[in-house]
Amino acid sequence: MAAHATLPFSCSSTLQTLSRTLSPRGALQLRLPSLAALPRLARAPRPCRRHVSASAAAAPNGASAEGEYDYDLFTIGAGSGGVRASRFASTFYGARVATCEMPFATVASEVHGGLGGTCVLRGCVPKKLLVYGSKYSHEFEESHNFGWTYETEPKHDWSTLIANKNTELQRLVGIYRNILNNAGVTLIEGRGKIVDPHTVSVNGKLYTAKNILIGVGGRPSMPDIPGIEHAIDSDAALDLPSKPEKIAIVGGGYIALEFAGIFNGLKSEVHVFIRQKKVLRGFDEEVRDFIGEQISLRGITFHTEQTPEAVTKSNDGLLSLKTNKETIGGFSHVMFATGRRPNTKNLGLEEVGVAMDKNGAIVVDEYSRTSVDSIWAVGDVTNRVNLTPVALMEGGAFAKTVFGNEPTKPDYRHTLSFLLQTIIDLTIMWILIVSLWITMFDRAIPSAVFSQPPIGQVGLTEEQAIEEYGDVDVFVANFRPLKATLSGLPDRVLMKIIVCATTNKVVGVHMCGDDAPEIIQGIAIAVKAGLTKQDFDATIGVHPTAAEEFVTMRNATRKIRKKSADQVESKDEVVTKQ
Ligand SMILES: Cc1cc2nc3c(=O)[nH]c(=O)nc-3n(C[C@H](O)[C@H](O)[C@H](O)COP(=O)(O)OP(=O)(O)OC[C@H]3O[C@@H](n4cnc5c(N)ncnc54)[C@H](O)[C@@H]3O)c2cc1C
Repeated sequence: MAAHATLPFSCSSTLQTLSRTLSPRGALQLRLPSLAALPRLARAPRPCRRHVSASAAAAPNGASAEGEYDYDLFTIGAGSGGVRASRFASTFYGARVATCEMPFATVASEVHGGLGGTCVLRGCVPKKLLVYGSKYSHEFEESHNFGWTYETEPKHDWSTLIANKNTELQRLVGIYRNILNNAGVTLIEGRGKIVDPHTVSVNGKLYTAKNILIGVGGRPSMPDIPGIEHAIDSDAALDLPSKPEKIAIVGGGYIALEFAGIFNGLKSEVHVFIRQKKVLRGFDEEVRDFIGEQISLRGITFHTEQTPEAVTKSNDGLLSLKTNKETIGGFSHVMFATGRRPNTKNLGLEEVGVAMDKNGAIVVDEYSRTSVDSIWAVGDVTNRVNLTPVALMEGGAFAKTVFGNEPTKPDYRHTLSFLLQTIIDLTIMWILIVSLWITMFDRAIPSAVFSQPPIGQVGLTEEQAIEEYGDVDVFVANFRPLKATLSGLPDRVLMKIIVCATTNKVVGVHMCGDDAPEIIQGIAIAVKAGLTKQDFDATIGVHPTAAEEFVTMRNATRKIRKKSADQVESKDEVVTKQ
């Protein structure tokens, strides 16, 4: 009997959920607009409608009359943000839209192209498929004490996983083609370059548009150290011809941890090199400690406070990584997951006067308009919050603003009130205050790390909550899940609720353990709705689940009183969940 065919494993999330997957807070850096861009925030842009008079059309985007352009909108890049904006502009607002995108290539090259963009082809989706594939080994281990035996050790075939993953990606490219087609968006295959504020060139042919939207995303960035040509990035790691025997992963962010989990699950020897003492900078400190321990227990070796200095290749083809502290050899692969940079090179931006920051990200105002009135930008290329759902939200808000006669800012938090909108219009000073406020609340965006075990979180970390509110109650449950009592594995679950002591509102929720990303999506609704701890307490749990702990944590583990200068600390017992 083929063991893998009959085991009751519960990797049950469907692909439909993939497009909604969220990534971690490490990426949650909402940049304030540059000072130069600030005065533009004081006014809502005037919408650009299809059927407007020549004089009205001239105002917002430098257009003179409607019929002068081939299109109302030309979108460069058909990734998450670009497709959303193009589809909404065409379907909901009747705009004439064209988009250009490069053909999909699975082979690593400078920019790989493909309808659907990074999330679909080189990010969320393929990564999560590999996470699913790699999780089985842990589940095989868990199954023994539940009565399962196998005649031989289960074996994994890397090429089957990669081939099936690629077939699925091709299917998704087809789905994106249909989406654009059904929306009446003209798809032009090729690399786009801006020629002037209303003209894009693709394969040497010129297309004019009243508005140009840049949604070109980003790509992995690796440090310029000797031997870097021997290393791979996340794009290549998703498409290796064979599974790494021993891999060094440089980086402590979410992409590094997710790939570490994938290769560890597939039984590669995994070493992770991080610059700091802990992984996942910017996450809740308790979560950082917990995930570090749990991952180490699964056999991943961490090398902390190490900066890579060189990669060398020996005659036998094996690689060594030299850091400021040590040199370790014998790697079949060295992977860098050391950040991403916007795809703004050779796009004609400098020539046309689109302002960029020092990292090459396009500077936009709150409506996603660049320093050139007819040119807009959404998604990772603006380096605001680099997540798929955020790019989608920005694309939708752009379409509504420009074609829907309804100036709409992407809502990075839960309640930017109409009152504040009015205040924004009053003075630049207020704009600064509101911008800072938005920065604080960007944490209402839920996110996940698909490490093994995974993390889900929404709202503030404990440290941020203390900084912001002073008086904070923290509820922590750190327990052995029911499954582990039989499996015998050292798996634990961490769940944490952070409450503002003055309002009793839940301002942050964190979880590390099985299904955390799935669970946190529901909790995020409660946090966004501004529910209190009493609301959580008044909710009946679903039993027996780990998630019910979120509604049964009654006693605060810590009561922090910075504001009242009266700090009381109490510790909850660590419980074994039954
Ligand atoms: C490994 C990895 C894992 C990730 N996991 C998650 C996750 O779990 N959850 C999550 O929310 N986010 C995740 N992300 C981030 C997510 O993929 C991005 O935030 C999202 O794809 C950004 O969308 P976008 O529209 O800005 O750009 P993209 O999706 O990158 O689309 C840009 C498109 O523009 C095209 N393009 C570039 N230049 C040109 C040009 N000159 N002409 C024509 N076309 C061009 C590109 O080919 C690309 O298709 C992950 C990213 C990576 C790398």
